[in-house]
Amino acid sequence: MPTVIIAGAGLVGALNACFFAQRGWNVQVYEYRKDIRTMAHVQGRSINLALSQRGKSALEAVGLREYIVNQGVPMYARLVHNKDGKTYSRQPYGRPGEHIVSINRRHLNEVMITQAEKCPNVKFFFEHKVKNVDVDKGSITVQSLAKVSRIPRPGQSPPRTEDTTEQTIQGDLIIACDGAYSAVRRSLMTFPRFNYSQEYIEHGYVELNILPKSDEFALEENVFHLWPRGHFTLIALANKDKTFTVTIFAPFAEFEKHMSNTTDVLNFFRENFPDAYELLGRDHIADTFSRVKPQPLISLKCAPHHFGDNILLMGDAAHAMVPFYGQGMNCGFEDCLVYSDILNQYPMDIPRSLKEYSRVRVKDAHTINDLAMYNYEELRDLVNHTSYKLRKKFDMWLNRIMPETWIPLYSMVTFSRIPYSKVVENRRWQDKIVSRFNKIICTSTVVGVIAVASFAAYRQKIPPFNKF
Ligand SMILES: NC(=O)C1=CN([C@@H]2O[C@H](COP(=O)(O)OP(=O)(O)OC[C@H]3O[C@@H](n4cnc5c(N)ncnc54)[C@H](OP(=O)(O)O)[C@@H]3O)[C@@H](O)[C@H]2O)C=CC1
Ligand SMILES: Nc1ccccc1C(=O)C[C@H](N)C(=O)O
Repeated sequence: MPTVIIAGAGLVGALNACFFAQRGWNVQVYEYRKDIRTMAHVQGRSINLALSQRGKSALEAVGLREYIVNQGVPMYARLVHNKDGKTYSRQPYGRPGEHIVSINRRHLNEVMITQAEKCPNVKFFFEHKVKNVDVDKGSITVQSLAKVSRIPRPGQSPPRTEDTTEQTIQGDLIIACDGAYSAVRRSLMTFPRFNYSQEYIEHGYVELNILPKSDEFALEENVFHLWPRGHFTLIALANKDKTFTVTIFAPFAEFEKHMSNTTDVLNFFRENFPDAYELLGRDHIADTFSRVKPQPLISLKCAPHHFGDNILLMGDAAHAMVPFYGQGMNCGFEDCLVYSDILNQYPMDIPRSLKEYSRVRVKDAHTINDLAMYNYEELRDLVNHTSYKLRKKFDMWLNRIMPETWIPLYSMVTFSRIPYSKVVENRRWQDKIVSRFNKIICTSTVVGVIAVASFAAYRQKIPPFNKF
């Protein structure tokens, strides 16, 4: 059986291990961190995950869908909190029953690692850092970090070299799932005709928590809570333990201007999110902002996603995106499914399968990257606009009449597996129809008004009957 080397045991690396385990391949996974199942506290990002159709389909293929979905909290709508702290509006995500699922990242990651490890042909090497890749030899260099327990973040010093040992590893296939700051991708930057772009957006985020109230959820649990305030926004997603993870997204300039000392940050929360302020509590807000700095958000694209005859990038290593569509994990999971299907088509031809993967997947990855950026505008501002609400209602209405033909943008992205690039094509023709429809309505209104006005003027000139 062939051997696949996977860099990174995060969400996408661990799921890929499950896929290849099922195929009976020899699987070796090299992960920078310690085994998260043995860690008391996991450092790093923890913006809530929202599992939707693409992610569910991939989990289904490795037999984990039902178990994972049952561990999450379903969310059927956005609940938009107004600035008065008392009134809300509800925007359902799709047709009745359609929902996304709030999932704990750590638990999901642990379950997938355990599932993959059930197969004797799978081996995880924790505390092993992938340093680089050699395209000509089709090998990677891995450094064992035996004595290093802390992961250096950008700007921190690397581990002492005397603590480490290096080895070169060969495989039939190498898949880089080592996240947004992928070492594999970095070592491919000089590869001819490799395109790469990245952008740190102007906005950052800080995470807080709402605790249960008398052992119950302090807010309605089956919705995505949203406090859109124009150029910044607050969200809250429920966790199974009845807490909520709350995240504020705002421009770094806003954090500096209004949230850099305790008095300011408390005033800011009290004024903009009065109901959330009460539930978070002033001590928790003050404490969090005194300890935590706003974290940056990166968006990156590259093409192709494969190199030479046996190297592939997947998940954040290929297409880290801003979190606003809740599609980062779903897209990464779908990557595994798409490649698995392609490998079924070309089981004996890895080089061909890689080319085919780049051919179909790069455009989809670029598209969801852009859509994720667009959804930020929706979450912080557009949801309050009448034109947005009318369009949403119109889309839902047409979807009820023509469920197969007219699928709203959000539903295509979230509740279907229509390729992301096709989603945007569909949305374009829908926009054309809506704009023609608007023109017809405007023209008919203008013609109607002119006709009524002319008739009224004409009536005034004609003497009434009884005058004859
Ligand atoms: N909501 C959340 O909290 C998070 C969500 N996600 C979502 O999950 C999706 C898929 O994530 P995925 O692509 O798996 O990326 P991840 O960042 O989840 O996983 C990458 C893994 O590889 C590790 N790693 C990084 N560099 C190396 C290296 N040189 N050698 C070995 N291991 C390394 C990372 O450790 P380290 O983390 O220390 O760099 C991490 O454990 C993302 O698109 C994102 O949307 C991902 C992370 C957090
Ligand atoms: N998980 C997230 C994390 C951060 C920001 C947004 C999300 C979402 O899931 C947004 C949801 N899909 C929405 O459009 O309402």
